Amino acid sequence: MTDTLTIRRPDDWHLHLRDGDMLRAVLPQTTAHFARAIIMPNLVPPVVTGAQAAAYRDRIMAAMPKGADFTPLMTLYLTEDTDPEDVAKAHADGLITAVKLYPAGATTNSASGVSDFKKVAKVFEKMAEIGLPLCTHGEVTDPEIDIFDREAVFIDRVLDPIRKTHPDLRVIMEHITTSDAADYVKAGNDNLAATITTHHLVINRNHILAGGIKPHYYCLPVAKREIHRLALRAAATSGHSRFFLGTDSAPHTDANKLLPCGCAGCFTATNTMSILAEVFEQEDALDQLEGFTSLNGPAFYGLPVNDDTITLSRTPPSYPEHIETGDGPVTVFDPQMPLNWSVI
Ligand SMILES: NC(=O)N[C@@H](CC(=O)O)C(=O)O
Ligand SMILES: [Zn+2]
Ligand SMILES: [Zn+2]
Repeated sequence: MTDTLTIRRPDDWHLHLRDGDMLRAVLPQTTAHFARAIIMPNLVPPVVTGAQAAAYRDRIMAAMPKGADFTPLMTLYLTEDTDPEDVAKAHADGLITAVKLYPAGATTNSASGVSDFKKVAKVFEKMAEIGLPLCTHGEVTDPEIDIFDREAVFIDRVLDPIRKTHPDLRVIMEHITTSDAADYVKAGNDNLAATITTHHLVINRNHILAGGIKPHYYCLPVAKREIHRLALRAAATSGHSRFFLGTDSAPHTDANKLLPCGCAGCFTATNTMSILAEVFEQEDALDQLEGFTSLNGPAFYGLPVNDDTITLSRTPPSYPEHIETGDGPVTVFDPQMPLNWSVI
């Protein structure tokens, strides 16, 4: 039995750091293990221009814990008014690594997102031309569509038409939750990839709804049936290079989670590597962990892998149940299983 595992330092290809006090509280949880992260732009107000991305990056750098060696990879929040030239300039200046598409109303702070996808065709054209990837929150918002079907319907109604119109556009389907999405990625070409979160490898919809409602497991896209969780586990541990880690670690205070209309998001930055080691060992795939966390993401984004390494050892991790922030406590995701691996 292996008792230590050394892998290239991982990256997180989908992360919410927020701003202000929350940023200062959660950033060290990520920099402890990760070298880089794609930083989501769904602040209030959202990060829509190159200038706003530069200012947000400065705030992240100012909040950096001492001694941390961490690079935030910035994104722009796509709106129907986004100027293709501003996007191209932010990319040419090395300021942004991707553009993020939120269908308007699909998730936390997505009100300024896109309703009419034809209105952003010029931005997609420019992105395809310059090789700038599009990250998608892949859910339709049509109230007629059942919330458990919104990802699969997004693929048919929105994503596949966009990819047919813009075949050179590079797309990352963020936080996939269904076998439909995993199959679509596998059937796709080298311009298509997906991130998978830690929590969607652990929970299915029963964890949220059976035996009492569990607001801390509520996130978007919402966790689906067990067959989908198993499909995600198979995809993540398969060694397929177009699946990689995007934790979607999304801090909300307990006060905002535990409400009659609570916020969506699971906070996993603290214990993600321990949980993933457990999941990959359960799947007899510890040898695939490095690909998922540290190699496949850089390969898709055309970035070098990290030079240094981290080592995990077979020691139960210790971490707090919640972290304190200036806005109140944020509960750390509870995987409801013993964890046997720690980053040392
Ligand atoms: N995943 C979530 O449930 N919430 C995210 C938004 C998102 O990634 O959709 C958040 O910003 O809180
Ligand atoms: Zn999302
Ligand atoms: Zn997210």
